[in-house]
Amino acid sequence: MTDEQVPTLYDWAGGGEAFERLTENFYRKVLADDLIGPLFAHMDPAHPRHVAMWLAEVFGGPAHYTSERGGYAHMLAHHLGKAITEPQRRRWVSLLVDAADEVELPDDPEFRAAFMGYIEWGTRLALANSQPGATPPREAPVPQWGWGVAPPYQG
Ligand code: HEM
Repeated sequence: MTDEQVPTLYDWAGGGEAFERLTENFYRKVLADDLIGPLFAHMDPAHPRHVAMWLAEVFGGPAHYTSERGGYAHMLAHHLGKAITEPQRRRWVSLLVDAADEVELPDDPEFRAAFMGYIEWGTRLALANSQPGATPPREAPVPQWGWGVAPPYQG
């Protein structure tokens, strides 16, 4: 397969509509959850759609989160100071996997490995950036996640 023939994770998942189904299902679970529900008690009703836009952009879809929603800086601002704990992060991940299964995102090993790779990475960064005194970069591009294996971290 040449590079031009490799579908994006966004296309493989089923496009924007698939991410909207995912986040609608996910945030219904989140709001009913005793451990992380309270963090989201005052969220904007459009929050699920905004996170779907973010995920679509990360996985190779249109850059609407950047053009319409303030991109990385806006996402980051929502996590600063939230002091997310590891049990809360793990619950977020578990509920997202449950939602991915319920809305029938593709379940082939390659897609799920790539999808979960981003979710692990993103939730660990969200936790770190949410701690009191954290000083993450305030500006950065929205990450672009693909099928490949991530290279080792070099600080
Ligand atoms: C891959 C991991 C994650 C992604 C991609 C993500 C994405 C986002 C985005 C895009 C927003 C802003 C939405 C907007 O534009 O309105 C947001 C807000 C938020 N996120 Fe995350 N997030 C992640 C992990 C987490 C985790 C692990 C937690 C906590 C357990 C969390 C808690 C929140 C909260 C509380 C808000 C603000 C909700 C409100 O409007 O009140 N996030 N997230």
